[in-house]
Amino acid sequence: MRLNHKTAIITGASRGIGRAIALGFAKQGAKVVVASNEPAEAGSQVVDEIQAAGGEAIYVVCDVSDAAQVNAMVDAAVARFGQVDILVNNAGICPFHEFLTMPLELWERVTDVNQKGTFLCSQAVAKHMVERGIQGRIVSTSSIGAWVGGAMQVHYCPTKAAIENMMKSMAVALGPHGITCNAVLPGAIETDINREDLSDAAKREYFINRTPVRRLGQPEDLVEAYLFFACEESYFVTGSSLLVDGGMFVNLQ
Ligand SMILES: NC(=O)C1=CN([C@@H]2O[C@H](COP(=O)(O)OP(=O)(O)OC[C@H]3O[C@@H](n4cnc5c(N)ncnc54)[C@H](OP(=O)(O)O)[C@@H]3O)[C@@H](O)[C@H]2O)C=CC1
Ligand SMILES: C[C@H](O)[C@@H]1OC(=O)[C@H](O)[C@@H]1O
Repeated sequence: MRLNHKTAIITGASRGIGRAIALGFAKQGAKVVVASNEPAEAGSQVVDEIQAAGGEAIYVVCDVSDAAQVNAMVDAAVARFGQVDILVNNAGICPFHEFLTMPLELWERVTDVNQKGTFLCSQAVAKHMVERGIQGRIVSTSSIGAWVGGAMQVHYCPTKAAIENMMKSMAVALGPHGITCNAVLPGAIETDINREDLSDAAKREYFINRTPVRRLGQPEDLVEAYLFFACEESYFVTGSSLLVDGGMFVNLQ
């Protein structure tokens, strides 16, 4: 199996894309730390699924925007599994909001969770990897939104662009330690983050018609991209971005 004996922390893994990554990594032999802001009883359902399939996993409550909780998450992973080999920065929020009336508090919260959270988790795990000489993998969830805009996403898209670029700068900083840093850019994937938005039939139809493969993405459609960046064999790939959008970005006409 491609991730045998590896320990992976996956943030935002209680549902959606993170849950699919956690299940996919466990299927490939990884020991998985499922982390999210959910209270334990809600978030640990993914752990139950992994254990029911014969895998190893723990659940950690962690608000990625809180440095103390992030450090405690890494400590919990090391205490349970001995070390951390892979970090997937997946936690993110996108409360759609009109720009002209967007409260500063909302802009700050989205930036704290998405951008600061990626920084805090990456720095904490990278310190651990460097101290232990672990030639690890850091994979972050950016977005098609890093390359395009959304009228209701003026707070959100810049955080996704920042995450994509953060991986490039981290790739430079951590390359000498054998740690690779890469970004996955999902297109429109059906999850809780956009369930309300995509309940608008016209919006849903627009997304589907703009996607050459003629369907919205599912979380499972992304797992292979994360597995590629997380495995040992991709050691020469770092600072890269992989768009996984069914062709949506390139479809102008
Ligand atoms: N769905 C899509 O079309 C796309 C999504 N993305 C990105 O994919 C990632 C996953 O989103 P998706 O699965 O779609 O959405 P979901 O809303 O289904 O999942 C988001 C996950 O992030 C967790 N989360 C939210 N805030 C925090 C926090 N402060 N600390 C820790 N965990 C947190 C949520 O758990 P909880 O709320 O309990 O904390 C949940 O597990 C996000 O980064 C998003 O920006 C990128 C492109 C497209
Ligand atoms: C939340 C959006 O529906 C989704 O998230 C992204 O990152 C993409 O921009 C999609 O629009």
